Amino acid sequence: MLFLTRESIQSCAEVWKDADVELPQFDYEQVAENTRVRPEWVHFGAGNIFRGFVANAHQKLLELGKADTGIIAATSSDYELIDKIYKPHDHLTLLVLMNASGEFTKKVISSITEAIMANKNRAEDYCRLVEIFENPSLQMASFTITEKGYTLTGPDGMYLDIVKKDMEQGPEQPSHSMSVIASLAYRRYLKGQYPMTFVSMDNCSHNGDMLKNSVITIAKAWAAKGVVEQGFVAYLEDESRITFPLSMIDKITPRPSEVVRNALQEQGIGGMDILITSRNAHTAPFVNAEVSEYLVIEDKFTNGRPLLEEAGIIFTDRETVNRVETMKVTTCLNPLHTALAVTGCLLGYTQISDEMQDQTLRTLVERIGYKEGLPVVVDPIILRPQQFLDEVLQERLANPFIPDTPQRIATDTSQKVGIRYGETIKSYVQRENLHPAELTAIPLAIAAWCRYLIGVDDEGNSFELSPDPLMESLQAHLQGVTLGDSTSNVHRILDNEKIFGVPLYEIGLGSKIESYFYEMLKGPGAVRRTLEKHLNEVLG
Ligand SMILES: NC(=O)c1ccc[n+]([C@@H]2O[C@H](COP(=O)([O-])OP(=O)(O)OC[C@H]3O[C@@H](n4cnc5c(N)ncnc54)[C@H](O)[C@@H]3O)[C@@H](O)[C@H]2O)c1
Ligand SMILES: O=P(O)(O)OC[C@@H](O)[C@@H](O)[C@H](O)[C@H](O)CO
Repeated sequence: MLFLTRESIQSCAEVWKDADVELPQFDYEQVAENTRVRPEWVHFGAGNIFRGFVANAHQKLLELGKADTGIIAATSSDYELIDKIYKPHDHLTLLVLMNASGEFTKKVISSITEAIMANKNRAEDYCRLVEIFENPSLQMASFTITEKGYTLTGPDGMYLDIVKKDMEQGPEQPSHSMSVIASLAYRRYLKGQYPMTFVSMDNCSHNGDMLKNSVITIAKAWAAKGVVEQGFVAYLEDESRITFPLSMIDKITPRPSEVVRNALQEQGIGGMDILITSRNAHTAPFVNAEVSEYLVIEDKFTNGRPLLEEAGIIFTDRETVNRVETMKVTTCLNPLHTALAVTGCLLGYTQISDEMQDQTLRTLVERIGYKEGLPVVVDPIILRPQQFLDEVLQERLANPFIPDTPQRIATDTSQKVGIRYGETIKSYVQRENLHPAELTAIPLAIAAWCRYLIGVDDEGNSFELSPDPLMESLQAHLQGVTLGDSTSNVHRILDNEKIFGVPLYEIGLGSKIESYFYEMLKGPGAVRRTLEKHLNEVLG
């Protein structure tokens, strides 16, 4: 049985090839040494999308001879990911791509040369990270740390306790990921005010701006306390030295699946067990993903950048990235995903492609995409919205070989509903020819999320909710609510503009969503009946 290590891919190269695994084609030892001396790229959030997409793109450059340093993977929150997955496999990943005919393409990703805990309690790792940030060679830090990784405030708009503590304690003891970044940037500032670029690759609207705001907020708090030099904030705001480009990343990268693990085992590749860490990361020595992928980045780098265009990554101007990102995150993919996530959990689904066989759910997401989203999308030209949406609905979501689950996508929904629906709703408020009252599918999806929060499915059985940083406060508003109830504090959730990005009641949507919610609460089967009834009404 093969076990993924550097020694194995060298000494058993032919056996790996016989198992149809593509092996890396570059001088790893030289690249690792170059990276040690001359680090250029650190990535925070060493999870599945990073390993399955970003690290693969960089490997293509290494193989083309267009890059000669690797990526340093860092995580501030999950020791187990590094200790139990990265280290035993020498930072290698087995990438498994599934096409629509069910064939696997397997490839070993070897472009990650170091894996570091970005945490002061891991002194040796942290020293290395500081050394990297103090090195003039560093070009960029990129991020896939999930939407909540950037958030400094809670639902009440007040700073989280961890953030307050970080602001109080200064750059020496950072805990929140944004304070860790601010602290590392301060070391770079002190060492020589060297330029570099911070690239968020998370699914947040205007992700670069969000990262910039959070890091600068921390820096300003430290400057106000006098614990950092005054010039530090100016350094972060000086676009000739530090930039925070926007980006849009797209590749459906599900949690590792047992079906894939078993298939690998049958093909003679062992040691591929799936680990769910105590921080709820679902991880394995392999990453399973779809074939389609798009990464579009605002070309605004101050200290050089890898030639990722050679690996299919698109670099363009800010406005174009903004349009592509708005198209994907707020209209053509992620809103559909969130709707399938919450309705899927309520209707007992465990695979997204199965939901696409359900006529009601298919109609729901087609309506969100084609009828409610498309009219407000500004065409980015480099990717055409109609074509993109067709591919999402007809090929990507429907691909039965992509083991994606509504339960994965339902994670952290409170952090995402504002971005995924709020932006479209805003457009309906702002445009003269549109009115929020015309929306049906988006309000149904929001009502389904509120109904989901009760933790009882459409048959009346309780189910496990996916983790969400606001779960406790959200559920407090629905405490004791059971099927058949016609009153609750659901309006307190819907009234929270921090969650939805829009004042739902003021614009006339709050009551509509509330009424859908109570219809869905009427009893067993009511979720499906409510969806069918209102979707049939709009279909005429
Ligand atoms: N998986 C996908 O299909 C996909 C596609 C496009 C974009 N993305 C973006 O990438 C993000 C990560 O997706 P993934 O599939 O890699 O998830 P993952 O769970 O495999 O990895 C997430 C990483 O983020 C870190 N993290 C989690 N919470 C954090 C916090 N509060 N602060 C700092 N780090 C934190 C974890 O330690 C882990 O390394 C998504 O939230 C999304 O914004 C994912
Ligand atoms: O990763 P999240 O939590 O922002 O959202 C879950 C999915 O919608 C997302 O991961 C998609 O798979 C991805 O955005 C496709 O590119």
